[in-house]
Amino acid sequence: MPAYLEKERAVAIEAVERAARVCTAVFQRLVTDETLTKKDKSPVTVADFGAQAVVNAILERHFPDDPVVGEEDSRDLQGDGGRALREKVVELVGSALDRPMAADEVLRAIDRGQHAGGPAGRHWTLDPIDGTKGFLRGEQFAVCLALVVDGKVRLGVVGCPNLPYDMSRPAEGRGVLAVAVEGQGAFQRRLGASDAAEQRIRASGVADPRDAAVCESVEAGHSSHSDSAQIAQLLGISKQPVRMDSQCKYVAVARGDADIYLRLPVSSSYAEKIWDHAAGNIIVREAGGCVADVSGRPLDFSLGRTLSQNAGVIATSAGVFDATMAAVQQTLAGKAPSAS
Ligand SMILES: Nc1ncnc2c1ncn2[C@@H]1O[C@H](COP(=O)(O)O)[C@@H](OP(=O)(O)O)[C@H]1O
Ligand SMILES: [Mg+2]
Repeated sequence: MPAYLEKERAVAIEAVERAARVCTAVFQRLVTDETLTKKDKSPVTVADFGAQAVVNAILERHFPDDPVVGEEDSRDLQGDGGRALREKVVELVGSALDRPMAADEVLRAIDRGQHAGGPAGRHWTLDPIDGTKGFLRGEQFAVCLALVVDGKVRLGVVGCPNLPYDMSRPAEGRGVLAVAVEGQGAFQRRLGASDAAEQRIRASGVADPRDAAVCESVEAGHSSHSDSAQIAQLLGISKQPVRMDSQCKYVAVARGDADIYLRLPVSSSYAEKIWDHAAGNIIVREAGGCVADVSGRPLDFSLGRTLSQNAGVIATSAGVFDATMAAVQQTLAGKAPSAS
């Protein structure tokens, strides 16, 4: 008998592999010193649309009845105004899928991502480029795909093209794909190697919070750096936090590169998006770690496109979870984040 979600797991890996290739190809062709100094977002836009079209087309071929909650829609690619961008995306998708796709097919594939999500049945959730800022800087970004069944994340795949496969041996190359299915553990394999062997990954066994390594967003607008400094101080942590973009942070906790991922709300009006957390969440949990929001509640993926009942995210290895939550609560107590 096939294992639970065996076909979904294989298809999701293939989709993330191909989308990651799209992103890397765009980076090599379009991200130049000029685009960086002009703060030109077009490379990330082309790669975002291309990667979403590729993943959605692959999902549709294998699971035509499954809807997708994706970050992008095709509005910016339509009409005369969208022609230049559309042509680039169509060319990119054709080469990624090894078959030409007509422009209207590409737009339709992108718009398969417009599902509302919710508690019933199956849906996929996709962030074609998570960590767009990191992508443009040539640093960390991730292609993230997860399957939600009856409101719970059951499968997650995170492709990290720029993450060293082994942090202690960075010279051995970059590119990690992390994958987890509910009840089956978490694994990593080399991104871009079709016959890659899988290796089980586990969160660290650190028990004394003073020995823990913290990771957090590069962007202070996504997670409060000052609150995390206070939490680290309460925990007696002297090491500086590692800052990286994207769900690579969940992968870092899942394989013990870091022990604590803090995402501390900057504004009370921001609702986290399900595609920014679904895949990373199951990978950490299946690696033996813990994930909750800043109040200690589990992340609730059953409420639509956002985590509307959660604030922030705390992901840790199991041995430091309680101490981390206590320090988070002490730091945030009596401190209302601004609504701006
Ligand atoms: N005010 C905010 N608070 C928290 N997350 C935010 C935010 N504004 C944007 N984000 C999300 O933060 C994600 C990146 O997270 P990180 O800082 O961990 O790299 C972005 O994903 P994209 O890069 O896909 O747009 C975006 O969805
Ligand atoms: Mg994102």
